[in-house]
Amino acid sequence: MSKFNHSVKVPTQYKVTAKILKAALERNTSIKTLIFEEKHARTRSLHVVLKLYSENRGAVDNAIAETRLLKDNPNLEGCLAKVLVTELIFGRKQLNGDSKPVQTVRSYREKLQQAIGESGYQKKEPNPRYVRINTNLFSLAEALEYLAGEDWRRKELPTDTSYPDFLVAVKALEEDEFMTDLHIEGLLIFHSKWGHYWAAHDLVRSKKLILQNKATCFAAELLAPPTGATVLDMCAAPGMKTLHLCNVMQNKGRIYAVEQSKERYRALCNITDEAGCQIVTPSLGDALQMKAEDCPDVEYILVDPSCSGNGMQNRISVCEDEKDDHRLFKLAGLQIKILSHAMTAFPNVKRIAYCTCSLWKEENEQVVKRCLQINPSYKLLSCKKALRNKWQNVGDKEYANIGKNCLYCLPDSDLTDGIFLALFEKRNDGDNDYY
Ligand SMILES: C[S@@+](CC[C@H](N)C(=O)[O-])C[C@H]1O[C@@H](n2cnc3c(N)ncnc32)[C@H](O)[C@@H]1O
Repeated sequence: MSKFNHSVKVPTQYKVTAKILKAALERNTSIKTLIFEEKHARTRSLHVVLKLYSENRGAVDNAIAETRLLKDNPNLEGCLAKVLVTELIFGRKQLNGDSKPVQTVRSYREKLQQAIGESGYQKKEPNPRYVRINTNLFSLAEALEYLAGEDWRRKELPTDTSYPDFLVAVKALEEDEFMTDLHIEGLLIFHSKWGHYWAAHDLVRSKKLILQNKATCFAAELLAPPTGATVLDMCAAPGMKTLHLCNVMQNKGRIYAVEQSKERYRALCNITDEAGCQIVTPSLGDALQMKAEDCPDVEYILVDPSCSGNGMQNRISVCEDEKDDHRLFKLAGLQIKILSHAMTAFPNVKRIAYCTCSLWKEENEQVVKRCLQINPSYKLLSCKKALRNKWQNVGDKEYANIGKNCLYCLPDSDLTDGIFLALFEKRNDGDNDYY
């Protein structure tokens, strides 16, 4: 007689997680969309297990193969096995219930651990937690006083610290320490361990502190509109960079923030309102239809269009990030249209920042190259110089006069999300170094 009691059901949570994983693998659909559609499950725990699987995919798949878990148990469904092994080895380290699949995976615990140990697998240390001060509602002095009162220790570096030394110091942050960033004013850096702590913190809920990855702060930092300027944010929702622009401008001047998606527009209105932005005028519409008279005297423009997003570290990805040429071609077409519109439709523009959270050249250097060809009245400024040369990763040098001026943030070396940024300036008459 079988030692398993077949009447014991697999817990719904495991079944639903395996169903989502299967759909994501077979249909190459976004895990976040699939979780969002799953109305009846506890989505937080689905998210945790799938994120753990995406982070440890190589180790889980390898251990399943090495231990012959699926080969020797042909009735065990593959995606359910991946979910159970992830939970047992990398998650809660225990499994609920006594269903047959659960008992089978449990009985392989030692073999699975051994296979992972022998493969030399090392878990990648997550990047630090970045927390930005929303100066509309809270000052640096108030934040430092609060942190000192909570026994956080500030790790200070000499003012002439090089970028490599700064990165070494960030990697060595102790759990009770924090630092201020080398490039972005008002950005605090904590040990990765405090990700959930800050996500649930009252100061974050009240929008005095904003959870914003360092990489996404470069857009407002490098566009640098002065206090009192007029700015157009062409692809604004959910509004993280709009809010940062507002902080850079000390909440003085005017920001026109355009968003075409109704739902995301609502988020933009809520965030900018709750975060105390007094100078933001949100509008629902297509940035390509914006005319100069809709936003008079615009001098600075941010173009942060939809992109493939493969630089984002909080994405849950369960397949290789395969390049989808057709999708990239379509995205790049829209990106060129929006950036070109920014360059032609607004006569008083001085500077434009273009950014994506993609690491594909098709959405980055190639878009910049095409827009400069179409709009020779603009030139690139060097992002690295704007950061006092305290930066390493720039664009591809194969794109002459373009690559070296653009900036990349790369997750492994800069300890941030992956982004690309290019900064354009309107040429003065007589300026003639064409690309
Ligand atoms: C990468 S997200 C912007 C993120 C935002 N800047 C932030 O920091 O929170 C791109 C946004 O652009 C919007 N979008 C795309 N094409 C647009 C268009 N033609 N006009 C207005 N918004 C557009 C998308 O709906 C999406 O919300």
